[in-house]
Amino acid sequence: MIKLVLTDVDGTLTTDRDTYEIDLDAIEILRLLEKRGVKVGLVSGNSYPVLRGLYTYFNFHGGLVAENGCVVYYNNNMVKVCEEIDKNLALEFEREFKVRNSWQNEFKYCDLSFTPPLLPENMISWAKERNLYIKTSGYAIHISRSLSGKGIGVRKLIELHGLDKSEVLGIGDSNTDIEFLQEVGFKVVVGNGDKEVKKIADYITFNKSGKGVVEIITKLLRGEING
Ligand SMILES: O=C(O)COP(=O)(O)O
Ligand SMILES: [Mg+2]
Repeated sequence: MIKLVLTDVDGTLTTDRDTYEIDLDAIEILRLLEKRGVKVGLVSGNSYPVLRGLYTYFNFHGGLVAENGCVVYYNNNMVKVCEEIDKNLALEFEREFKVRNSWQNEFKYCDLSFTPPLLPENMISWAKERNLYIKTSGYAIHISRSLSGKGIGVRKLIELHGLDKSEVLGIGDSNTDIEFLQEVGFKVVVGNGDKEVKKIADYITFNKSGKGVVEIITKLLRGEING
């Protein structure tokens, strides 16, 4: 039985993959799910302060994973599970590829992000040479020292809940969600998600982003998903 639903934010809880506009129907149905006893948590590449704010005001209780797996928060405890990144790397990356530092980098410890979200081969080789994780979420390019991405934080959060992965349903949209979804029992990808992450999905929604969340949570509430 599913006891925890973890959801990505950008591209998943938004109305589409090219906007920051939160889909309010998705938030409403996730709140209803919590009323029925299933906790909801956030798993994202965003910084801890941004996610903690969203989490508080969404009124979710399943905890959160920030910075693509590096920061975990549950029940008033915040833990960093990755090695900190040297912020000079941001300057080097910015100069080398003429990208823009995210305004959130100032508030980050382990994972740095840059725009535009395009990831050419030479960036991948740059990261490989330095043994760094590099991926694009469709919103930003992310670099960190943790090669396991969102997976390490998700594993920790599930452990803090004392749950088995079979009791967790995860929803995502991009290739940065591959490591996340590998850690949960039931993997959902929204209809407009990346091709590669769709390959590991147990369920691909017919609808895009937030309306895809509404679709899968409706099924869960109806008892149509057996984790
Ligand atoms: O931080 C990003 O680039 C995207 O965030 P996400 O992990 O919630 O999609
Ligand atoms: Mg996303």
